[in-house]
Amino acid sequence: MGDFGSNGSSSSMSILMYPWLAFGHMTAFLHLSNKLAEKGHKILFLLPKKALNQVKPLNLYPNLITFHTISIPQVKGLPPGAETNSDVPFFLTHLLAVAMNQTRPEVETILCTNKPDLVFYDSADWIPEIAKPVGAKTVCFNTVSAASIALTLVPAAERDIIDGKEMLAEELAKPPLGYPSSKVVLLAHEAKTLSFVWRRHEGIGSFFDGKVTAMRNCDAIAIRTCRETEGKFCDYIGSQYSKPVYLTGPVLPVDEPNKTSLEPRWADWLAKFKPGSVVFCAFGSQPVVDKIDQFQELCLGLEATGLPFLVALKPPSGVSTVEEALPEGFQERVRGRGVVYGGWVQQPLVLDHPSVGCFVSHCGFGSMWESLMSDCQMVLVPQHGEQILNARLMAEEMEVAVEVERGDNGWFSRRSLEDAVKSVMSEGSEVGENVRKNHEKWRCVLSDSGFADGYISKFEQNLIDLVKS
Ligand SMILES: C[C@@H]1O[C@@H](OC[C@H]2O[C@@H](Oc3cc4c(O)cc(O)cc4[o+]c3-c3ccc(O)c(O)c3)[C@H](O)[C@@H](O)[C@@H]2O)[C@H](O)[C@H](O)[C@H]1O
Ligand SMILES: O=c1ccn([C@@H]2O[C@H](COP(=O)(O)OP(=O)(O)O[C@H]3OC[C@@H](O)[C@H](O)[C@H]3O)[C@@H](O)[C@H]2O)c(=O)[nH]1
Repeated sequence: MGDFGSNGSSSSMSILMYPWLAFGHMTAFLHLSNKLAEKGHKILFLLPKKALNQVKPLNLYPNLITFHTISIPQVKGLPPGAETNSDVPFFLTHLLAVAMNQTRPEVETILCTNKPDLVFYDSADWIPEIAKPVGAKTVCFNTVSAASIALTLVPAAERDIIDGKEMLAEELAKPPLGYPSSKVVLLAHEAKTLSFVWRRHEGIGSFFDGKVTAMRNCDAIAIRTCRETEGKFCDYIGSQYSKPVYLTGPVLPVDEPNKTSLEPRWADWLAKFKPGSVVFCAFGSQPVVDKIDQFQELCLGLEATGLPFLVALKPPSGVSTVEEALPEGFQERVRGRGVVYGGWVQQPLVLDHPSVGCFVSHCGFGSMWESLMSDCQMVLVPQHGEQILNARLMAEEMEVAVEVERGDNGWFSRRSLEDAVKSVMSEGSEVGENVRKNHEKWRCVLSDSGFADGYISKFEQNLIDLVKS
């Protein structure tokens, strides 16, 4: 099998990874790279320059995982210097996809020079066209839930779009024929967040076209999930594409004896509070809460719980710092028990801190796995289609979390957030006890020493067979 140089093992594979330019995706690809490097495989990881410093500390095998930075071209309409989804407002994401497409010549050169056995990608749907000539097999590795792919990104979900005409919410909410769940679905007002899936953009077509092409043309589809939580969705995707679907399992870093520790400023601050009493709130790596009013409802809802809280959120649209967006008098009222921080915190380590007892999450798929592995109570405030589906999976199917209630306009109130947090944190709450019990059962299954390893070993074997085929 191929090799980037020589790592001395004849059965080791050389793998090139090129994830979508978003931290949630890059992090998931890197966790998987660590698992494969642990088995002796060599990885060349492509990423934008700006992402390197943030992602580098997660590399547990620097001798086997090499980063290669890619220049992300400036595309008209994108903020100057934008390289990742964190730099781009949600409604401009398609332009970042255009920029990623323009990296094709550079990636082609890297492929020709390195001739890997395998290429992993998710968004760059042209990878199979440039990988085949160098003899590499391709794996479309999906870091989002199988449910969200099954609902919108399978051939049966194709829609006849009349150019320029937006689909009605009722139309968007209809699951494709054969979709295997009646619980993991969207209400009409929630389905409006899916309109981007079929909307056409000049030069790149629609999100749907890109994802279906990516999954049609690869040699195998892979998903960061497990049969125990999403088996029926994986089977449906496999039948829609008539090709193997490999599952990696949760792919989370295990506790390393010398892993980095939580920044002292947070460790010290959290240590002031009783075990299990602090509410931690984070909404992933991308700008999420767009509206200043919703940002303020969130702050006021946490204030109203009376509990200590740590919020790590990007500022909403229209302001450049979180401080500017805080409600009047908020900082004075919560001083000593509540912090709203606009930067990056080490989420897995915060969740692991003994004082933290509740996680208010947007339910990105990475956060979903991290929260399932933690012993925190979970309150879900999903913002977009995929996160709403993940939330349904957690709240309705697995019954491990409580989702915040929203009005018909899709907005949540400070009261609904306060109620949701209290329902899981108040002693003697029936809802709280039920989700705690179910969460504990799932945590035991997922954190069993053989569980994740079993998935990775099977996944590795799938890859070896694919390369040999
Ligand atoms: C092209 C522009 O993309 C839009 O970006 C949205 C975000 O997409 C995330 O990925 C998915 C989202 C959803 C979803 O919201 C609902 C669904 O039913 C399915 C998905 O699937 C995916 C997805 C699936 C498979 C895969 O391999 C992926 O890489 C993604 C993504 O995580 C996030 O980074 C994007 O910001 C944007 O709204 C814009 O308007 C579109 O034009
Ligand atoms: O302050 C922060 C914020 C986020 N994070 C980490 O960043 C990652 C965020 O990933 P999530 O998947 O939860 O959320 P994102 O919104 O960033 O990701 C997006 O792309 C990847 C998909 O799987 C998600 O479903 C989608 O929402 C998590 O691993 C989280 O631990 C931090 O470590 N600190």
